[in-house]
Amino acid sequence: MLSDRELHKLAIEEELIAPYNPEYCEEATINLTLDPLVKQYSSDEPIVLGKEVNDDEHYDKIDLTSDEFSIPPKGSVLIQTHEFIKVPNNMTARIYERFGVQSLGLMISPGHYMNPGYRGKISLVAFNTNSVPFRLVPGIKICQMGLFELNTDPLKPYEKQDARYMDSTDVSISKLHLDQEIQEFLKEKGIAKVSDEMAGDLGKHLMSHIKLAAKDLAELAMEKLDKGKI
Ligand SMILES: O=c1ccn([C@H]2C[C@H](O)[C@@H](COP(=O)(O)OP(=O)(O)OP(=O)(O)O)O2)c(=O)[nH]1
Repeated sequence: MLSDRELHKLAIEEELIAPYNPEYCEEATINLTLDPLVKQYSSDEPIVLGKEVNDDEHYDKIDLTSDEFSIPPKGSVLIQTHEFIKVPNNMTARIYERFGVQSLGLMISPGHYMNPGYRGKISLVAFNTNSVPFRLVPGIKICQMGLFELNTDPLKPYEKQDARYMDSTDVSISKLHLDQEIQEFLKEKGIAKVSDEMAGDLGKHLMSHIKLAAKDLAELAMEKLDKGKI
């Protein structure tokens, strides 16, 4: 994990973070602040894993600089950091909660992993674990970021993948439906979206996809074994 010394150097020389306030860099993390833009799931439609969601139909946008907004008890919203981050290709970043925020009952989705080479603001789920409303105030230091250097350079940094969240400045909503296997299913069925009725079929398709992939790999391994390559 990088120390404040290295984080500070990266911030100054490699534009790791913008805007950068050196006072927010401490020991081994940099504190990140709450952006005024928040998104709340406002549709009555039940969520189905793999089904597309979009800003217009499913989310309300809230601007904390003009709207007074509290997360309802046991409710959650999507938030983002005000800072734009550029994770170097040979590093990964992790977001940590701040005890001062967490102990008030606001859980910032823990265990975050920023792909090597990711650029953008960081979107997070904020969950109010309390039984009273939780008022959000923009600019508050909401979480902290640590950086880790990889042992070797990655074969495929984020920009070489589909990089669907790259350069995000808007709060990111799920783009899970873009997963290749789900897109293949849609193409096969000749439909544009997974519907509630289609969820069962999607599940069957994905399970058989897993079995086939495992069989292909096993055959490949056998072939290599025969040729003495293993
Ligand atoms: O809480 C998070 C987690 C990730 N990201 C950004 C940084 C990360 O590099 C990118 C992709 O994250 P992840 O790999 O977890 O998402 P995915 O759903 O697997 O998308 P992809 O297939 O693009 O990797 O989204 C966030 O903004 N917030």
